[in-house]
Amino acid sequence: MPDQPPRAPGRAWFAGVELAGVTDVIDVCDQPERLREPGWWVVVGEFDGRVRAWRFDEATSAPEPAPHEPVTGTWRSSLDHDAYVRAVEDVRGRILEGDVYQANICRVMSVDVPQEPDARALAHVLARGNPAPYAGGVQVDGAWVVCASPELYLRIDGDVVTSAPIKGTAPTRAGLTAKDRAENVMITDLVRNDLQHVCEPGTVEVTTLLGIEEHPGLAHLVSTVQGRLVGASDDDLWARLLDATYPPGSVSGAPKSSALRIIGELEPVERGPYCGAFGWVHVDDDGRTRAELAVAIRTFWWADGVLRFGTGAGITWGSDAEAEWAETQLKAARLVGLASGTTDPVTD
Ligand SMILES: C=C(O[C@@H]1C=C(C(=O)O)C=C[C@H]1O)C(=O)O
Repeated sequence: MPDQPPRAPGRAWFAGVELAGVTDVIDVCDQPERLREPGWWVVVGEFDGRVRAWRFDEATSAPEPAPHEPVTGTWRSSLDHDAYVRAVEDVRGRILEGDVYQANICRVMSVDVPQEPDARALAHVLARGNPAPYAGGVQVDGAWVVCASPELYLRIDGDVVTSAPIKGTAPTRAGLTAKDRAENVMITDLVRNDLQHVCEPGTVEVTTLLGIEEHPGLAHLVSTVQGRLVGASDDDLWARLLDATYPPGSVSGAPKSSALRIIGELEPVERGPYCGAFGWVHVDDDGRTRAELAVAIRTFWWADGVLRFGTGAGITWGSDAEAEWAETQLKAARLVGLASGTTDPVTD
């Protein structure tokens, strides 16, 4: 019998499909050509670090998960109320000086969970209590992520690339303001510019501007940008895509390079997979690629005995610091409540 390829335990799941049996792990920036090899890949990109992909050799329908063990410890925040409010005022000062015109400022919540939790069990609770279009998870050696993201970073279907930045958040659609619309337009323009670097000239268009989407407990403004890729089957596709668009504009700010510098100065801890990319890539035997990567917001990750969850908001000149803090609370409350067992997935 021929030798079987080495196969490690681990699994991932998206939209009812479960992937099992890791055969390869790659650093996408070092080996972008590997992500053109046929099969199912799962991508986890850290906002401030590596973008890695795991290849799986088996796709099945997801089995019923074990029950989720509610998290019992006390959640901490990398920026407390006062520190977050100071950071918002700091960004407004830099906007006044002309350094930047939007920066997304985030905080990381964390709680001690010494034993590695069952990611699939948490994902199941979130799927019931907070269904999300880009929900998924992965639990492999080197990555533990459960994502309930409403935001599309990149969809690839052959040579068509789509991104749908979210900017503008309120408890209900009636609460969305002119400030939210301005915030969204800035980032939509940035994403358009990012995609122009990898698309045929003249093909990038905004197919929806300022659409409204409702998710459990909040409403978002969502725009959609689409273009036709140059060299969609070339080996360097992912190198060019990441170079042009990573990290995602909506969770960085504009101009992106200034926003990233400011984020590095104001946020005390790294974001890890939060605000990075998370999703799947499928390459057919004939090389056609389909992929769906979320902006990894509304995302939990576990490492070294600590479960983390990130929450943040886009800061512009029109920001009110207390309202931005409240927005970060709103985005976290339901999901952290579900993980902690204080929000009932069925009735709340
Ligand atoms: C950073 C987050 O959200 C980002 C900021 C948003 C906003 O300011 O309205 C909306 C979606 C995200 O792009 C988060 O949810 O943690």
